[in-house]
Amino acid sequence: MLLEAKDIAFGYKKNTTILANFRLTVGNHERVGIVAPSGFGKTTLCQILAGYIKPQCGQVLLDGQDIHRIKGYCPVQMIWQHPEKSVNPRLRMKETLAEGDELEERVIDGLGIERAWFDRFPGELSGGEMQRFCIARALGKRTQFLIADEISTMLDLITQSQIWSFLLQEVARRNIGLIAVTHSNALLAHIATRQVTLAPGCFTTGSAE
Ligand SMILES: Nc1ncnc2c1ncn2[C@@H]1O[C@H](COP(=O)(O)OP(=O)(O)OP(=O)(O)O)[C@@H](O)[C@H]1O
Repeated sequence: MLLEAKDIAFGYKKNTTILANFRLTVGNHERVGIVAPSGFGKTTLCQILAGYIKPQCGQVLLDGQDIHRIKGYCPVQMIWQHPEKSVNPRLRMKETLAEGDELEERVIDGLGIERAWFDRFPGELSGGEMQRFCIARALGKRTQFLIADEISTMLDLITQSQIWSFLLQEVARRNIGLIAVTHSNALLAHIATRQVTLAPGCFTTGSAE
């Protein structure tokens, strides 16, 4: 299975370019780290790869199919940096989980989610607890690629280590391709099989090995 970004160009405003001629190919056995200073377009790229934003030029293809033509559950799932911005505050956590695909109990347990949290609203959980739900929601049975945008920035080191240890096991077990953004070189060295560096406005290529 391949996720490909083909000649992507994007800018939020006319005459501004955040991404130009961006190419990336990621296989489902890979864990790719995306590296760049703040404001260079990492989150924007994540949103394009996960199909949230349509590029002005180019395409994102999942095994040759345009991601915007996929009907139903999208096998490319994104986990956002700020969990509170990616959950509906009016939904109980069990309803937030139900927004994703069918989920194995193993995922809930592996992420240390307590069943007592299911009936709470997002405002009744800590940021780290909420992020565990967001990660679980992205790990439904049909997920084939996971885009993780600075997902552990708000966690203490022990929790960060528990969550990444589970995530690495899970992606290996299910052959899920991982694309991860982080500012931590230590974390990148631990999780990524290769790194892609973004430069302003005109970007790097990468290919599945
Ligand atoms: N919805 C938006 N509308 C207009 N401009 C935006 C929007 N989202 C982001 N930008 C701008 O696009 C540029 C890239 O933002 P992006 O969030 O992708 O960068 P980033 O590399 O992820 O940054 P950071 O490391 O700080 O999270 C920034 O200059 C930002 O201000």
